[in-house]
Amino acid sequence: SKAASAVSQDEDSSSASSIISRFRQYLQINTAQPKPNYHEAADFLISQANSLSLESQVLEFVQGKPLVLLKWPGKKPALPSILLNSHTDVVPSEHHKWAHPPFDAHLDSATGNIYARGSQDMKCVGMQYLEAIRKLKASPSFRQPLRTVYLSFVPDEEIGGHPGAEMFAHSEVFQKMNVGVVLDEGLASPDDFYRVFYAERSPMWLVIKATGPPGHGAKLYDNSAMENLLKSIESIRRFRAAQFDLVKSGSRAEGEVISVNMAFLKAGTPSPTGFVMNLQPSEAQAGFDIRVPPAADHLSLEIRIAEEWAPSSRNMTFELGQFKQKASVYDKFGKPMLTAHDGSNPWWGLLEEAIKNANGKVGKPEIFPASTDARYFREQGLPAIGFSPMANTPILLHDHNEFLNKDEYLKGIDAYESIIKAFASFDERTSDDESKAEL
Ligand SMILES: CSCC[C@H](NC=O)C(=O)O
Ligand SMILES: [Zn+2]
Ligand SMILES: [Zn+2]
Repeated sequence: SKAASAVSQDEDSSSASSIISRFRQYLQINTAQPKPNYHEAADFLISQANSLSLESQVLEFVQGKPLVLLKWPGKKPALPSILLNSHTDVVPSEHHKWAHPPFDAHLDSATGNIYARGSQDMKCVGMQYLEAIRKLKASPSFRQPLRTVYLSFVPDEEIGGHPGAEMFAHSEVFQKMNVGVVLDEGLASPDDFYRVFYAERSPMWLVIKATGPPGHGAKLYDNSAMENLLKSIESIRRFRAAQFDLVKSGSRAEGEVISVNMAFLKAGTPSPTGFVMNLQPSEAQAGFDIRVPPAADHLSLEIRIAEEWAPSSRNMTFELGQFKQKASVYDKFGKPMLTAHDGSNPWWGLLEEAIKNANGKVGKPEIFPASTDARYFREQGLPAIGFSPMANTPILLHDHNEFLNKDEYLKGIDAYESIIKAFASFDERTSDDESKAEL
């Protein structure tokens, strides 16, 4: 059959060097926001799918934003399926600040490091899924899964995921896939324990604005816009330091505190040489990226914002932007969006065991500090696990000189081979499946 010939012991396509070269090819496609080259990425992914005899379709919930959906049919298609998700877009880079251009996917011959935007976040994962499937298809002891395995390559995660994972998770296509568990991205870890995530913090983007009377730059007076704003900034910084201290002292994990970081400051009157210096501005604003853990008291944070950070008594107003607790606290059944990571969720145990079988070590389950598309799947009530197999790797997502070592990348493929095999062979109905069947 076509399937058999495509995956016949093809020495060439299964060699480490061809695996690395396919990874670099995907990295070389410039899918940086705000103008990602999605069609080139989609064409590449479909050519990979064809070489693996996977079924493929392109969904375009929004014109120009293709989502590539691949399918490896299982022998028992009635069992809930496995979804392997990854996003195709990457964040922008300041090219001149990189040692190697971010879309060259330069392979350093001395260290084996591959430098590219997306090497950690998260083109590695998308390609590793495919490479793991290539290995499973070539392995005489496996060949075909019991459960159907889907791969989704989604657009626009880095800008909120609406035309990608969000619309996908709400679609009829998705419903028909009868997904039972989702894998999505995690983070690199500098030590040799892989990190695994069962939930994430919810994003809150806050802009505070101060107003006050303008005046001569030489005059000392109360209640200027700058003074009003600075008082808030001081208060926010104290809160930030207290939260950060909890992490520094080791009493809380990164994902268990509220983070607050200033994203912009805007004030002053521009002049041809910079800014007018002897005029105190009548308006000033600052923007903050805030991340709130699922267990935090959201109401008291909102009260703190209204009363301490932007009090109307100090002529201040505030706006909570686009991402204010959006789809991030409760799922559609009203349950907190936390994927069970105990005996009640068989997928969790299967994942840990599969990683160990591939000679990997697994860390303590964590809350993802930022946002991922996993929240849209958890919102549907599905278990979703965040995992990117990168141990002994500095955390460089969204940073300059993002890289992944080629040997670490290859080890990650072994981890996925083991996980996909375990998930796709899992023949029992989970308690979730049973409750679905009862409905
Ligand atoms: C909140 S939508 C933006 C999503 C983005 N995800 C990864 O970095 C993040 O800032 O967490
Ligand atoms: Zn990502
Ligand atoms: Zn990212």
